[in-house]
Amino acid sequence: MAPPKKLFLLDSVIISFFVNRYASTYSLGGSFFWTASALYTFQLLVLATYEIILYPHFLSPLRHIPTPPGANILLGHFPRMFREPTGFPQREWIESVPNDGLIRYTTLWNEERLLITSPKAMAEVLVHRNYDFIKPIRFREGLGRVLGIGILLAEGDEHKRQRKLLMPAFAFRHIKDLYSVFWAKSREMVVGIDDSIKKPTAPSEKTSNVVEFGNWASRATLDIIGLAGLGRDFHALDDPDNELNQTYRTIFTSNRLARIMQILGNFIPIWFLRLLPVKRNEELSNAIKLIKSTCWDLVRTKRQSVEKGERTEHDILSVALESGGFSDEDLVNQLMTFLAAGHETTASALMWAIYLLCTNPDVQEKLREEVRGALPSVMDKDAKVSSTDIDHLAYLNAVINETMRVYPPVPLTLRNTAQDTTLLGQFVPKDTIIIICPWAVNVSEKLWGADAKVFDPERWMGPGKANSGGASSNFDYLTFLHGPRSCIGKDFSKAEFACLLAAVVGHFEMELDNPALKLDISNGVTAKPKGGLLVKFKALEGW
Ligand code: HEM
Repeated sequence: MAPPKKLFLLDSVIISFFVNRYASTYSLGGSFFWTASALYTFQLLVLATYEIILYPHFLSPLRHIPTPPGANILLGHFPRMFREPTGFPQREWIESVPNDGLIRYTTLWNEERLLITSPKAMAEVLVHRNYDFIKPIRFREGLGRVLGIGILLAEGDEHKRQRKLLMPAFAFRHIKDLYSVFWAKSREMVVGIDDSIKKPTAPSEKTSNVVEFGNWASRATLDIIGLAGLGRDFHALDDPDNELNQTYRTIFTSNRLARIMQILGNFIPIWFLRLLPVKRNEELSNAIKLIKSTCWDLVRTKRQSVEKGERTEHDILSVALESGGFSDEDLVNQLMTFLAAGHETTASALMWAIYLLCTNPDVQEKLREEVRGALPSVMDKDAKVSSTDIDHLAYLNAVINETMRVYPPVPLTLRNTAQDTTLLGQFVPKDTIIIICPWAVNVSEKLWGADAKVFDPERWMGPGKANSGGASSNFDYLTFLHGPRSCIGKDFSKAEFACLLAAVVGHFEMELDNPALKLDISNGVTAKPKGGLLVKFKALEGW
């Protein structure tokens, strides 16, 4: 382990003091300051040479693990990772670098990363020894401000405690009662899109049937997590400029400056970065203020109604509050987590589904037939849709599983080794960053066969395939991860996704506004079409 830089400063000061006092001929220009500075700089240079050149190239115990070609001698594979969307290089390496479950690559200044590629390695990290592989501290410091320090960032026994208290809110017996909310909001979204393509929004505007679908998806999922998760309707679907929705879009849309700040965070203390007078810092601190005050308001209102003895609902907030295990501040943090984790992820899944249906019109047609044949029209205000109605739609479920296989909304996540450990028998030192990459594993040809990258919902059809897609292990599909830290909202999100998609595809025929446009993918925490998704909508009669 490298000595702390503070120690260098201290020994430079002490040595310089004695040199100036007792051996001044060796002092730089007779100055205490210059002697100390030179000593400090020299030690930093030695350290940098060790960390950037000697250790990764000649000493690291990980150096013999298969490594992709093309690394820069100082910057490792970083230039490629900076150019391409998150998960893209890993998606290529998992095929091109022969490996037995581990691939090593390096990022800026040759810092090592270990990409896990085999089900056995995934089982070790995610299930058998999951608390040995913790979330990196940078995650907590960076994302914690927006996501809240709640269940997503808790570790060890504290994580177990929080998960146990929150699980009842996500039990299927409870989720099944939320389908009516999911369907009502799906209806609201379809009616809203229908109105927007019929009526121009301003007198000067021509009617257009081209809609930026990402904004609708985001507003619908925000309303759903608000109503079904936290007991409040944010009415984002009523208002394209809804402040909370815009706030989350700002946070989760990564621009060049945001990426540069993210990278700088690897070298410069985060507290210092936050002081820089750049627009991104201002945007983030305004966003966090609004999100926090919304969450405080939700907690206070709910606490008051509990104290008045009013009947509480079974939304996540009520369950968490009634558990008695969280202070108001903890609850605010949990709400921040649920709002962020449960909103943009499902919205991005829905965007990908619409993109894939536009580029695969035969799948769109087949799905529409199934939906129209089994569900009441989304335009029928009084129609009820139950969990059984939705869960019995085999093709709908195949389409959503396949969409999230090919384009998992969370492309990549990180762990950090809490102590020296082993992985597949390989020694891995403390503080090594482990990369779990659904974007790569979900379409690995080794795991899924030669057609792994092809979008084909049929692979989820047929006996025994509805839950596996024909894959031989659970760990071939990492969209929600697995084990004690898997997504707690998986059933919630799959149910809302199914309702939203069924309602849209049942009512509209869709095609891309510009099919020739090359798909660009945003480089944020969630992967989605960059700049939104422009789709031509045509309302179809009869449903
Ligand atoms: C398609 C939609 C979704 C996807 C793809 C998704 C994916 C994920 C992934 C990959 C993780 C693990 C992150 C990590 O540990 O590094 C996670 C965790 C989590 N998700 Fe989701 N998620 C989705 C929807 C939701 C929803 C709707 C909610 C809430 C209602 C939610 C709440 C959470 C929470 C609280 C965690 C942390 C669990 C823990 O650490 O115990 N997610 N999600």
